[in-house]
Amino acid sequence: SPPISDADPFAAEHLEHPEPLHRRLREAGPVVRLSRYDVHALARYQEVRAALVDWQTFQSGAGVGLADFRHEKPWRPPSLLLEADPPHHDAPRRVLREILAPLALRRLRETWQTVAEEVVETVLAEPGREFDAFEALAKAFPLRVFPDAVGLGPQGREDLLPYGNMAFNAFGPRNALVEADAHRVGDLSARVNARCAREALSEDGFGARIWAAADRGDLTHAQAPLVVRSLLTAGVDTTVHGLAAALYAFATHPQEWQRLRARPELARVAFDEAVRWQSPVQTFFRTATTDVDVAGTRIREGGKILMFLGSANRDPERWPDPDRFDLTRDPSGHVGFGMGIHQCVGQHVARLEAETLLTALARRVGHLELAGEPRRHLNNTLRSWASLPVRIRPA
Ligand code: HEM
Ligand SMILES: CC(C)Cc1ccc(C(=O)O)cc1
Repeated sequence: SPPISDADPFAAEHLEHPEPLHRRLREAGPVVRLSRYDVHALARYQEVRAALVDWQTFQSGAGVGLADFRHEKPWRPPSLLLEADPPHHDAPRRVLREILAPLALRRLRETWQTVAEEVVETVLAEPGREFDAFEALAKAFPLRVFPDAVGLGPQGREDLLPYGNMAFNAFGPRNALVEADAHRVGDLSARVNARCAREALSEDGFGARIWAAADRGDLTHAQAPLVVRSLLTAGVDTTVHGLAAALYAFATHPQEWQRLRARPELARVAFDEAVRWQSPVQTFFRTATTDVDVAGTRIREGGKILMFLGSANRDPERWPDPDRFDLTRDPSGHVGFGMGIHQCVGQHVARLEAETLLTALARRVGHLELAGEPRRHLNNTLRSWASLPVRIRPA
């Protein structure tokens, strides 16, 4: 087989089945040069974690995709969080951290629990109790609760998943996945940007709270719509495919489903174990701010490193029996939400969505199993799904 340095991690075969490439990368060394893209790959837990927490050496301001914002025009105005470094990163981060903090989310729990029970009732009524868990649960539930929580109007919610899909493809190379959406970048972006305007948002959602932060001077009014855009970009596809990952995990591990039914309070740790095991966000980049030596390899100033979160989350050096989905494991320390100053600021929103949906399911569904071959959706960054046929039996 061709040398590992020729590998294209964004090729369909690797997006479909990434584990073999991850294993080869981990075994090739702590740092592996990928000549096709002239980047250095980090696929072991130790190096990925170290790079994520060293924001001074490995910056985000030049973009967290393959494109280097210092040499090429970004496809959209850069994110004020994701694609920013301290000090510019600080204020937008502080505003979102407060709005998305666990205590701030308490007011949503009851509503989300009610909606979760409704979607579970719906699938229990399916004839033969066979249905596509991706469409009916993983996609339907976040799209019911998250746009309302942000404060979006009822129109145009169908744009959110395609927009996020486009944004996550854009972190990779300009391949067929990116080309497929090139015709509609402008149109989709215009519609999503319009939803970030103050007058487009309800009085009581996350969006309104971002605008209120600008009124207080914690942000400028020019920054507010971009911070709302961050929620719409990062907050939909990630949770949809994260919930799909959890449902796939339980449908293929019946013993773990029985463990959850016996102890519904395991729902939160089960979600983190699913995020570790499947890593909905598989990869992204950083840019070296100086010549740096990583485990014996020289990375030049301006060089891009490609971090394989999915591989780090299955590194046998860090995780015993890494390929097993195991509710008795402590998944804390996984890099599925990143690590360090850019660690996912929406992780508590994602966990609350997962906790409400999984506990509603665990109460009413005695058995959950695959009813056909799951189909993957290919994306340059996301471990994503197209369909997840399941069969359930009531509790
Ligand atoms: C399973 C669901 C999710 C996963 C796997 C996930 C994953 C991640 C990861 C890996 C990062 C770090 C990026 C980096 O270091 O460059 C991140 C950052 C971020 N996430 Fe999430 N995320 C999820 C859900 C959400 C949700 C629901 C929201 C919004 C409500 C959100 C908003 C953000 C934002 C704004 C950032 C940038 C933070 C910063 O740069 O300071 N994410 N996410
Ligand atoms: C894993 C990350 C790349 C997810 C993500 C995407 C977009 C934004 C934004 O701020 O637009 C933030 C985080």
